[in-house]
Amino acid sequence: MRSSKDFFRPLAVGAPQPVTEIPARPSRAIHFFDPSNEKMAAKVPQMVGSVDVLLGNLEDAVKADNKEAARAGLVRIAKETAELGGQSGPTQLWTRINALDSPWVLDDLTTLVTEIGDKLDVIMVPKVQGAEDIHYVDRLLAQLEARAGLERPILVHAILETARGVANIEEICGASPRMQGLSLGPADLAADRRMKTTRVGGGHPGYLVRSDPDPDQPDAHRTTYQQDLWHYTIARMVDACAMHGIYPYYGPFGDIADVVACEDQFRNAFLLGCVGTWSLHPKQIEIANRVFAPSADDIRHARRVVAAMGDGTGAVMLDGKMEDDASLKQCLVMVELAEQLAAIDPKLKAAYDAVEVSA
Ligand SMILES: CC(C)(COP(=O)(O)OP(=O)(O)OC[C@H]1O[C@@H](n2cnc3c(N)ncnc32)[C@H](O)[C@@H]1OP(=O)(O)O)[C@@H](O)C(=O)NCCC(=O)NCCSC(=O)C[C@](C)(O)C(=O)O
Ligand SMILES: [Mg+2]
Repeated sequence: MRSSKDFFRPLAVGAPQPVTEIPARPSRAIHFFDPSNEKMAAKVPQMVGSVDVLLGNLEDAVKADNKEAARAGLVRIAKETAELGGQSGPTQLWTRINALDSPWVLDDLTTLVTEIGDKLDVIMVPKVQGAEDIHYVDRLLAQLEARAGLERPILVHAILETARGVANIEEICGASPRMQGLSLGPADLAADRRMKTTRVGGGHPGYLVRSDPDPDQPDAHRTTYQQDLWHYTIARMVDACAMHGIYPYYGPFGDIADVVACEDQFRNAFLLGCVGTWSLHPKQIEIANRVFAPSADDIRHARRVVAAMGDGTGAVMLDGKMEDDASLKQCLVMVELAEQLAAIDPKLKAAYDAVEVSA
């Protein structure tokens, strides 16, 4: 492990200075597209501005025969779409590279950093097992950034897709100043854990608790409540990310047709502390944008608490409830998020501006 004195030194001569803080850029939806799929790729330029992150996926869901076409397609789209990626554009550009043990990943990294490194905001690394995977990518990126003459470091995002990755979650989050965040990879993780599910994210009707039997009517219907299979993992991700000043994300919800359950799963993640999720199909973008932004009612309440708390200390009563320093801090999380989102989303800005705060 590097000493704290070395942690923020570049890992290659000429590489950009690592960042000491990960910027809180809105990333409600990370929208996946396959750059080798012509129909999908054609839609990407017109999506800029309507989604926080566009991610050119090179890994799973891209056919082995199309890996090189996907890489080349991503380079072309990044070069041709002026407003996409980089620090000031309305939509960030991310990629998911192939797994570190695959035959494609070395060319993914060398090509992308050399050709479009100035546009790429974040590189998502799949199937991260431990800090050693992040260290490998960290050094290689520094060498490539130096060669490409980049002025800012590309950030790294890890997908949790193995039991070992989950067990090593804290060391992964703290492995490099480049670490931007974590996503849940529920399909690979379920397989690696030998869970008995066959879905990509979401719940399962068999994972439930049942109310006790009524002793007077033992055969009467007993209510069941479906439980969240992913609660434990998401909660670990939220804590590990918060501890390291980086950002947790839900991940994919594969039942594209079930927009209701998708929204529920996204909202659970939002309430627990995630900042965003993945979108696999255009119709999931609207769901994510809605769920991962505080509602006008949330903001009304938060602003009332801020106003009522004055200098931020002590306790007050609002609508029969006690508010104090700690509830104020929660409200400030909401208010700050609303300000960040309002800066990039005119509709949200109008909705938040219209909120009137009564005493
Ligand atoms: C689900 C699929 C097959 C349905 O694709 P479809 O063509 O059947 O859908 P559609 O409703 O008929 O599509 C309507 C239109 O939208 C387009 N379209 C459709 N999707 C997109 C898109 N994403 N971006 C932009 N455009 C899109 C599509 O091309 C079509 O265009 P058209 O009107 O001109 O004919 C398709 O949406 C898709 O391939 N999405 C991306 C899937 C993906 O990236 N999977 C990997 C991430 S999940 C994962 O890897 C797991 C993980 C983390 O590793 C782990 O848990 O372990
Ligand atoms: Mg996977």
